Amino acid sequence: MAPAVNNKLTGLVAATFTPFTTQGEINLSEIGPYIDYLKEKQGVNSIFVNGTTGESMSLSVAERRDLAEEWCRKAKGKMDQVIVHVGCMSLKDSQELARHAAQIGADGIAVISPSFFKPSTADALRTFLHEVSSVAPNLPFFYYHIPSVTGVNILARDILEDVWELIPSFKGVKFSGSDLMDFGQCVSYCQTHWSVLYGVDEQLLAALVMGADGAVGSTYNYLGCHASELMSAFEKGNIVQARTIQFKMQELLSYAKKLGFDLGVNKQLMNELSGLCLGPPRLPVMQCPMSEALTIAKKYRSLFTEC
Ligand SMILES: CC(=O)N[C@H](C=O)[C@@H](O)[C@H](O)[C@H](O)CO
Ligand SMILES: CC(=O)C(=O)O
Repeated sequence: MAPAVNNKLTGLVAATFTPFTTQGEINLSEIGPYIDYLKEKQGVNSIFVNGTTGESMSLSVAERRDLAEEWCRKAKGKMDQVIVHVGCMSLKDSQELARHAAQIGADGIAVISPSFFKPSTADALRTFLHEVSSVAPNLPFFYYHIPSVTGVNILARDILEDVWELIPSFKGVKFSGSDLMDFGQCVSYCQTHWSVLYGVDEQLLAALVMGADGAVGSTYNYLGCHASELMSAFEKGNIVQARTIQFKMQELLSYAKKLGFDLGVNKQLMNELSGLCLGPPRLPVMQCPMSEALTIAKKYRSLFTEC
């Protein structure tokens, strides 16, 4: 992998699904083909592994280590950057995974807020993040903000206050919230070498207008090349074209949401569209019936042509 120093993360980042066997064990053998698919078919050059889409909170620490290692190994020479999400409910587990990420040559780590015992103040969360980062001080560090999932409604901007003093390796925020005021405040506060990455795929264009450096999301697994077109249309000032693509993404997701879009559906849709064998999700996420994924895949094919 390219050296992470001064290597600002921009553009599109796919948040990967975790491949499981039909028996529900992690399936490392599918990672190589998955990376090739993302690169060759979707034009995606960076990945965010063991995150929400990767069902990290349903995995054991040992499984997360094995997965992270395989993602890094197979991405070598193919992906620009591999960001490993290491957040856990337990500080000790997060630190173990952060140390491990440094050993295996990850390009960066991201940490989500604990969500069983929730931090009650920005300072509590900042201290937790600091404690994780301090065991891997040379690894670019990203705060992963996803209040709809964690239930932690602390403004991301409050986490950033003088954060370089607390976390010298701080490199940015993965912002998966829809509060565009908080997002804008993060962008305007951020240093130029940091990355502010947006994570609500259905409103990416709004975040680009607000100054996002890139995007991390689950739908870029199968909408990667279209989202790249959206981003380049935006960069060229062609807002009408960017909007047309965004509206199609919205149409697909609103259709899917009416049918009960969740991680199980999302994963089955990816299986159907990519031909990869990523298996079922792990409980408590339920496997979606094939017919539902097929209905959504049909909608996808009616909206998007192959790249
Ligand atoms: C809650 C959740 O999983 N958010 C993802 C990223 O953070 C997104 O990529 C969504 O899956 C996507 O925007 C579809 O709603
Ligand atoms: C969507 C995203 O960024 C994640 O799966 O963590």
